[in-house]
Parts: sequence; structure tokens; C-alpha cells
Amino acid sequence: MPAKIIDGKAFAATVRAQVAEHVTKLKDAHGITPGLAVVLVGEDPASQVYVRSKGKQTVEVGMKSVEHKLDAETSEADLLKVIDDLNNDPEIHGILVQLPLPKHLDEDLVINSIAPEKDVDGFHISNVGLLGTGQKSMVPCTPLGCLMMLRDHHGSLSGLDAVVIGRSNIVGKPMAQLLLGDSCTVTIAHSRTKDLADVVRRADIVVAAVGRPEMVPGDWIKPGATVIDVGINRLDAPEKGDGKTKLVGDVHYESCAAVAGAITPVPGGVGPMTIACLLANTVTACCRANGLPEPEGLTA
Ligand SMILES: Nc1nc(=O)c2c([nH]1)NC[C@@H]1CN(c3ccc(C(=O)N[C@@H](CCC(=O)O)C(=O)O)cc3)C=[N+]21
Ligand SMILES: [Mg+2]
Repeated sequence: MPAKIIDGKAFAATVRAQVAEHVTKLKDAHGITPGLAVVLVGEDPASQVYVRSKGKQTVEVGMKSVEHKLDAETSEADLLKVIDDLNNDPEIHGILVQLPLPKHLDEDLVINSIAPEKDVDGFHISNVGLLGTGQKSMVPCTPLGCLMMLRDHHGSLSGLDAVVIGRSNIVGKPMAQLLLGDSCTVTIAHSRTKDLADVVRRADIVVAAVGRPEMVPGDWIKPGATVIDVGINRLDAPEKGDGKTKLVGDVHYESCAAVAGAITPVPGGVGPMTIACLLANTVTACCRANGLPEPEGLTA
């Protein structure tokens, strides 16, 4: 039986609708508009496209969107000043500094200068520690989106074998924490893992987040397993015409879809859920800042 395709694009639309509903409530009952600030340093074209689509979706759900575009040579002190102003701005509930930053900036220092309660990426060391100890935190958007899709598909994740391929602070490690929180048996695999194929073959849930195009073949997948593909890799696609490109994930879609029970496509899987969860985190942060009840089902 071919895999069920988990439609992240459609799922993200339902998450945004829930966010929009909560935003309306905050405005009508309390006169509060959640605000999200995105800080982009440098002119990377891919980042600019991505930041624009975040800004557009932020406005569509009724929130305030602020963009700070700083040039590539911005000093660390100037960037920290922008962040400090946003930390102290009562109309801003969420702050995202687009990564990666230009080399001369200390990424850890910059991220840890964001007020933890406004850190809608969930990358601040306080949020990492809170998540790791099962306390209320801001949860990184990509793993949160993956968790929502997994819970929706499986109901309970309790007791399932999960293998996360990739150990980044942005996806792999927080994903493992969330799966552990839902009582999975979790393995984090990476480029040095011995017998990766055999490790992956045990998994009921495979989350691929390595950034290597199509590296997971179908014969690594246990029949019926759920495959969550976090990779977004742009490759040349001469077969589509001169200079054309295509997006592929970290799993080889055709062969994995033939054995998996369910799979997320690229594009239209994890990517749209990441942005939807950014909006969800911003509403959550706004509610916490104002001592109001949080939206249900939009946090871990
Ligand atoms: N502080 C920070 N937080 C981030 O969350 C963050 C970041 N920096 N830097 C860059 C990456 C990248 N990222 C994406 C999110 C959604 C799509 C997305 O929606 N992709 C569409 C396809 C878009 C296309 O066609 O290119 C999809 O998968 O269907 C892509 C990429 C968030 N990032
Ligand atoms: Mg890494």
C-alpha cells in the first residue's frame, strides 16, 4: 500500500486559522495585537524571500509584523542594540533573528541576547534548558511542526521507536527532546553513526534533518513507518529546462513513499508548518506576556 501523504501545506493552513481566531479574541476582548519582529542581516536572496513570506503570513493572521533589514557589515554592537530595543518594546511579543548570520557575528551571543520570553525560535539557552527538563518554554518551530503532524497521524506516540537523523541545535536535538516528551524511544543518529541503515530500519518514526539531498533511500525504511522529511535542498533541474531548479528533501521520496506508512513531501511538508508554528509561538508569547490563557493545541 502506498504511503499516506501528510499534507503540511493544508495542516499549516489549519494552524494559521487557529492562530487568526486567537488573535481576533485578543484584539476584541483585550485590545492586544500580537507583534512579531524579524531581523535579517545581509542580502542573501533566499533569506529575503523567506522573510517576505513570513511577514505576509504574519499580517494575514492579524498580527503586527516588523522587519529590520541590516546590511551585511553591521557590527555586533549595532545588532545587539536593535535586539535590546525590541526586547523593551511592549508591542513586540516575538523576535526572530534570521540564521545563519554573517561570519563576523557571534551567533550564540546574539541569540542569547534575545529576551527568552520573546524568543519565538526557541533557540535561547534558557528555552533549550526548559525544554530539556520538561518545563514550559518556547519550542523551536520546525520540530514543533513535525510533532504536530506526528501526533495528528498517530494519536499517541508512546512507546514508538523514533530515529532522528541530524544533531543540530535547530532541529535534531529539540526534535529528540519533544519525541522523548511524548514517550518515544529516541535515537539521534548523525554523520558518524555506525550502520546508519540498520539504525533507521528499526524506526517507527524517521525524522531526516541532515541537509543532504535524498540521502535516505527506501530500503532503510521499515514497512509502514512514518517519514518526516525536514530537508529543503535546491538542486539544478536541467530536465525542467535551462537554469531551472527543484526542491528535494533529505529522503529519496519515491522509494521511501513506496514502503512508508506516511510521509511528508518537499515542498509542502515541514516547511509551511515551520512558518505556521512561528505564528503560533508569537501568539503563545503574547498570551504569556499578558497573563492570558494560551491557545490550546498550538504548543508542545
Ligand atoms: N532564526 C531562524 N529561524 C528559522 O526558522 C529559519 C532561519 N532562521 N533561517 C532559515 C531557515 C529556513 N526556514 C524555512 C522555513 C519554511 C520554508 C518553507 O516554507 N518552504 C516551502 C518551499 C519554499 C520554496 O519554494 O522555496 C516548502 O517546504 O514547502 C523554508 C525554509 C526557516 N528558517
Ligand atoms: Mg549543525
